[in-house]
Amino acid sequence: MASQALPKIPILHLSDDALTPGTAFRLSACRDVCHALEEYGCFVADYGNLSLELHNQILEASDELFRLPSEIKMQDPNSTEYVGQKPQFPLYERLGIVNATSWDEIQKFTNLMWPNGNHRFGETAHSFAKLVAGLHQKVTRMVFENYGVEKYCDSHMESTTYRLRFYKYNEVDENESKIGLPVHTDKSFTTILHQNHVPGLEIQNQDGKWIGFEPTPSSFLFMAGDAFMVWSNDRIRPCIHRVMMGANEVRYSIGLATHQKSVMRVPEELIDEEHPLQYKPFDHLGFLNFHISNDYKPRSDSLIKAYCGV
Ligand SMILES: O=C(O)CCC(=O)C(=O)O
Ligand SMILES: [Fe+2]
Repeated sequence: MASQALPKIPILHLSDDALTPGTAFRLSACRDVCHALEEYGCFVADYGNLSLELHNQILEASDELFRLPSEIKMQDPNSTEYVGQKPQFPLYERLGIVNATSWDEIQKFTNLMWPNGNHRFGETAHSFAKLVAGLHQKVTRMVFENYGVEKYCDSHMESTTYRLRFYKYNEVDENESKIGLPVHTDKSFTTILHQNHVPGLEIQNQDGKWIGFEPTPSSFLFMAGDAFMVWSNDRIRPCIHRVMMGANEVRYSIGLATHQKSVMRVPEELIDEEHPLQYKPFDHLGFLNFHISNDYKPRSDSLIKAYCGV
């Protein structure tokens, strides 16, 4: 009897040494990146530029952060994006640093959490944010190249902001709900996730099947958010995902989400008969506020159309 292969998230090898400009390997990697984003809204980036040392350090930093007393973690949710103890998903806790590629912003966050300072945390968070921002830039450039619109890439990068987010999911006991985070798409342009060994993150393919992300110390899940769909005029689909906790262990995940500061337009090269213009000029930060004023509806396919659809 023919065995049916289980669906898998595409895995792409994106270490620096493999992607020399102009090589056939790079060209095919650019196509693979776009194909995965069009089909799945995501792919697994195997990225050897992340050392095992930094992988361990960022997980230790996460553990140290979430061990802080609740009153410290909860003190300024507007600036730290703190979310926790939500009745709908009680296992989940999050803290974030807006503009995390800036050392000043990292220091501000670190000093808020540790008034006596914590240089090691700051150094680790900054190194990790810069490394993952590099991965974002590399992949975004590959997508722009593949669609023949690389001339817009530099201005896109100049308008990009980076939020570093730390997530913790408590272990489940038998009586608890296993939902770590309900089904949603991200409101970002891209989100890149890296995590410890505890599984739980799942993405939905176009057949509606759930596929688990299998973490390793050098792998990242690169996901398109709603804003990438807008920019690509519906070529790229935002990744539908959720977190389901099954293991009796704590799951730590660290994400870098990108947003655009300036108003974003669909490149004219991406508008044709097959792809008529779907979106008006898009104010990303305005969309985040619109999302908040709509009670954080988790699936925003229709929300984004309501916000900026033509
Ligand atoms: O836990 C994760 O890895 C993903 C978290 C997530 O999807 C989110 O906060 O939007
Ligand atoms: Fe998400």
